[in-house]
Amino acid sequence: MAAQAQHDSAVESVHDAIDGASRADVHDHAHDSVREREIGVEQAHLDRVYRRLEEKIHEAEFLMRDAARRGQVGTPGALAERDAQVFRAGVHLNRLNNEFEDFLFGRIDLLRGKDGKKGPDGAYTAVEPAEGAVREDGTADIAETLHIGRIGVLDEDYAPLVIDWRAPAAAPFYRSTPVDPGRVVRRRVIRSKGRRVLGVEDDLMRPELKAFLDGDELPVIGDGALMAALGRARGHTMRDIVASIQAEQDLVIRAPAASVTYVEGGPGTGKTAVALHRAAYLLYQDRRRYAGGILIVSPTPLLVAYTEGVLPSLGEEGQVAIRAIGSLVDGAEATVYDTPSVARAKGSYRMLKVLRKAARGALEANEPPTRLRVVAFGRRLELEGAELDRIRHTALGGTAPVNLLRPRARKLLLDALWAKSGAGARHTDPELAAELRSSFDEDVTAEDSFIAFLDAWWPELTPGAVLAAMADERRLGRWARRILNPGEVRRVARSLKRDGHSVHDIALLDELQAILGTPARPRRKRELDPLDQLTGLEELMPVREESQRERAERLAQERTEYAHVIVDEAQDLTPMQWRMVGRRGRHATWTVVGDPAQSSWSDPDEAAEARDEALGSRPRRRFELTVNYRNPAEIAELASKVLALAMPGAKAPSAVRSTGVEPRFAVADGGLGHTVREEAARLLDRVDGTVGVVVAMNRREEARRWLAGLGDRVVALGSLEAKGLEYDATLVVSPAEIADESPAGLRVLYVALTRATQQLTVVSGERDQPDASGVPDLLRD
Ligand SMILES: Nc1ncnc2c1ncn2[C@@H]1O[C@H](COP(=O)(O)OP(=O)(O)OP(=O)(O)O)[C@@H](O)[C@H]1O
Repeated sequence: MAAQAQHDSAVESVHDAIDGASRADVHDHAHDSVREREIGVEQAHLDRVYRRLEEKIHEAEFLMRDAARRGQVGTPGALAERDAQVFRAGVHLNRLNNEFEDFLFGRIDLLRGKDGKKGPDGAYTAVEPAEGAVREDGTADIAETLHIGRIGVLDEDYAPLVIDWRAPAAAPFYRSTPVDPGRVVRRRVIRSKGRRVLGVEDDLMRPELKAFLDGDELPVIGDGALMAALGRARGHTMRDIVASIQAEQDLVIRAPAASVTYVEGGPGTGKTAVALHRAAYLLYQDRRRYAGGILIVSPTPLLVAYTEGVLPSLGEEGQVAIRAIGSLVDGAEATVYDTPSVARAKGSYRMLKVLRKAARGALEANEPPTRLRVVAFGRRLELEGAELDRIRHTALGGTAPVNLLRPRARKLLLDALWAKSGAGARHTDPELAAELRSSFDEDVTAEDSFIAFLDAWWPELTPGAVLAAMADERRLGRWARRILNPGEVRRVARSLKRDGHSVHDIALLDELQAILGTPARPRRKRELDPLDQLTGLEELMPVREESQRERAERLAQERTEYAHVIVDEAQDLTPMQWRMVGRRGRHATWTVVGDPAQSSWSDPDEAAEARDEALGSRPRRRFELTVNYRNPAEIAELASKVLALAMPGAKAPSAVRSTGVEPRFAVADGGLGHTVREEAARLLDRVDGTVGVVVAMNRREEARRWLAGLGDRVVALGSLEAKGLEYDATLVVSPAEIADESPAGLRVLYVALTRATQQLTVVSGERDQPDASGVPDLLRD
């Protein structure tokens, strides 16, 4: 009930915002000159901001030159402060010149607040208007105007010229709605390019008020920014949404980072966008804490590429790693997809047992030697078959990772040889016996035959080698007895024979790394530091601590754990993938976003169990996003028919806009390829941006050939690759084929049908049993 109420109110507030803007539109007709004037007002402000930044840059440059001239004077603190200032100014200039087209993007005009306190960003902190801020006759004065941008800029008196979008004072820009406006009277989105303001769009939060700014009535321009943003054509990369983040999204972005922030929402509700903006917000809010790094786990390399530009556009890059689930393990990159049945076996918890057996079994995979012969103390000593097996068995009785058990095995071999030599029995003096034993060990271990034996009998295993050993069906059958059925063994073994790793193999490699362990390597000798020699420090401090910089570099290279982990499309992670991701955030806080209705994993209960294990007992804060910003109502309605089949009872998010264009149905009478090409060309004519053609996974190559020569605005995708992406128009090819691909096929089809921002065409083949209007069986009422 509560969730329903929350949902209704979020939809209402978006619609109210839209209505408010259209009401504002009435004022706006034939007021082009007002628009021009308002653009001029914002241009003047932007000019001031740039002038201020230039001043800061000059200051910084002066400081830099000055510092160079004077050499190392001043206290270390002052020098550090100077460096920091030079650095900050440089970063700002660089960003302004190179990256931010719309550096300044928002403005709010506020009523007088309840108290007069100013926050650290120079703005008043009150959220609610003071009593009497609105006069009895319904008029009011604007008491404060704040400009919002990608970074904050203060004027020479420390008054805010631009507030960073992540600062608390900027929150009303996102949170205010006509239902709950707080102090905000007008919210303005400013569109600019370089140093030029191109346009403004206003939303009126208190349309009932007659508000004055410096004695003049507050003008309101345009149709509202959200609709303008949603209607724009899509390119090959996602844009940030800083200028139009909605209230329910803002709550997630700014949620305190304690423990786990858990977000569910249907297609197009902005989960990916929110996840990215949250990363930027967390860094802004506590940069020191997140110096440990933020990891964003994305389902596919395509989605990584699509979203990669968003964080730099928000001014963040270095601390955030966006990685596809198939490239989380360094040095391994998944290039192929497994068939659904193989993926299902590899992703399931059952695989854990198989891997544990395989890791131990792989020690013997390459026909290890069956006899150890050494000469020690002038005698020939031998260990054979049963003795060696017993030693291996005892060594493997330990719980440590297999590679770390090697020293134990080595010790057991030496014990056995020592016993055989009978030398221990000849000396009763324990000190003498110990000495003798140690020289015995030295003798034996220096022998080439012993070293060669140990390497062959207990080789140091790599995850890749174990996985390769599992490609042998007979062997895998042994290791997977009573865990996988014979059909699964055959298919998994066959899949491992192929070149290149699959997406699901990556989680197995990571698990194997944990099972095998990495033996300690002797530390590389540090190169001598001339300064140490000069001062003789080397002698005083034989074990030199790493410098802070060295440590930072080493951690960056070795980083496998993060301070915050964000999982996008979390519904798709298999249990084995949850284990892999969990290992990277053992001490982290988490943001997990997903939609169960879009899950391509066949056993959601098993995945939920694995997720809970990865997240541990950390408390969770749950959020729900309820408004679909991507699909027009016409497409959302068609998709909801599949949702009803895929997850009966699940509620689809409400679409915020409609285009009046109904989905189109085409039947492939003259060959699938021909119809797909024709329909794709038709869509290319109708939209300015991208067209995505979604086919069943095994038709990907074929579809690429069908579309050859149509240009780079159109792309062919397998159903699983469409995750998270969006296109101006989508062509879904044979819903039945996609639905029949796997046990989760209907949910995958739901994903395919929800990718379009403007137009959707569905092409049916025979299997789809289209009716007279071409509507396939699965999409009929
Ligand atoms: N507040 C907003 N202002 C403007 N555009 C928005 C807003 N919220 C979301 N969008 C846009 O809506 C589209 C869908 O967003 P996003 O891909 O983040 O949704 P999602 O919930 O991850 O979808 P899916 O589950 O289907 O992958 C994107 O183009 C995004 O930019």
